[in-house]
Amino acid sequence: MAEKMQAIMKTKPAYGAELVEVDVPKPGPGEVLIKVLATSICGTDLHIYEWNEWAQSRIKPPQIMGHEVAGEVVEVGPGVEDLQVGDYISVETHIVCGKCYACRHNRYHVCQNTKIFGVDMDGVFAHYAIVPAKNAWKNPKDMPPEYAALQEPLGNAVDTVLAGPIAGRSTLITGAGPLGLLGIAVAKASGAYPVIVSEPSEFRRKLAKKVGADYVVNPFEEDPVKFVMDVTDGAGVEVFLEFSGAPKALEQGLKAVTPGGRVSLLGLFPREVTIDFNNLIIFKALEVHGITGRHLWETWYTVSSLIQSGKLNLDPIITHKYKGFEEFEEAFELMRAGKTGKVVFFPHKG
Ligand SMILES: NC(=O)c1ccc[n+]([C@@H]2O[C@H](COP(=O)([O-])OP(=O)(O)OC[C@H]3O[C@@H](n4cnc5c(N)ncnc54)[C@H](O)[C@@H]3O)[C@@H](O)[C@H]2O)c1
Ligand SMILES: C[C@@H](O)[C@H](N)C(=O)O
Ligand SMILES: [Zn+2]
Ligand SMILES: [Zn+2]
Repeated sequence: MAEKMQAIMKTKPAYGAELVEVDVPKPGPGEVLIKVLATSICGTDLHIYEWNEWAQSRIKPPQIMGHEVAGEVVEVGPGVEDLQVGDYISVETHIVCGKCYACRHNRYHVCQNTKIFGVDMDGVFAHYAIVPAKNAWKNPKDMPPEYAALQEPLGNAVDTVLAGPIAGRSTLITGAGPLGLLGIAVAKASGAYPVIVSEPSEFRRKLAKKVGADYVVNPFEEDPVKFVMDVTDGAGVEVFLEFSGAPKALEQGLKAVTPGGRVSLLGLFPREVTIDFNNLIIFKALEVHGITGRHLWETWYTVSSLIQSGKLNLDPIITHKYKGFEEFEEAFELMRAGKTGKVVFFPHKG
């Protein structure tokens, strides 16, 4: 096996990243080394690349970026019993303590001591990567690596869409970024109808249609609340799924959802949000869910099965594929400009 590898590394506490050559790491106790077959860019990677306030407070350069991955185990560290060389895995990024109050109630997704793979330690934008064995998820051999790498963000989308009944329910999705697009795919595969998507970017509205949205609306040009009321004969939607992190979208969605309906919130707002709780939530008797991470490990079973069912329309979401990492700066800039769905790297060119 090679002794040296390429990696996209956050080398300095400043904008950007560098493609560097480093030693292929050795797995320690409880770890495995994987050959990275496919790895995709997450919005969190963009924040690290941009070196925003959150990244400055959390990331300690030098560090290899990336956390959405499919890879093959090529070396097993001491004490690892459940994985073997040749296993085909993806990674749950939330490394939980197993000991806190939340973990002891099987609420691992809200473990208060969570460390994030690729955020709090080296990640997977590299030819090879170290993975904590307890966070590995074994994939069926025939799952395409680009789908397998998407399972982690798909888990966010699955927990949002499937937080309540969805089959046959009218649904509003606000935001058709990579996460919202995955949400549309999950909602359609699960039988939601009609799926209405509010998204200001024309490029992303077109992607939303390709993924299967029944209606799209530009909230900067048309009132999405009126649009929803027109489509639903004045009833409002049964389900409102927030994937944008835009305060205005939250308010519009709460107005567009029918009294007694369901609201699941994944988008993270840039600041505190003011909402008319009395009229938009309490008197409407809404069921409101905050969504974070993935349920361990139930969500992974659901995601894997949905992919294997063949019903998830993922291909239109993967808009950019790169062999190798040489063009990583172009990839990051395109994604920053909102000109992509998911961007996937295949590090090994052969
Ligand atoms: N809770 C969690 O565990 C978790 C996990 C991953 C991501 N997130 C959050 O989910 C959100 C979506 O992630 P992403 O990577 O797709 O982000 P993104 O920024 O790429 O997508 C957001 C989309 O919302 C659109 N938008 C902006 N204003 C809007 C408005 N007023 N109405 C409708 N749409 C609007 C944007 O054009 C964009 O396409 C982000 O806020 C992200 O931080 C949360
Ligand atoms: C790591 C972060 O970007 C990831 N999407 C999560 O679920 O938390
Ligand atoms: Zn992520
Ligand atoms: Zn815990």
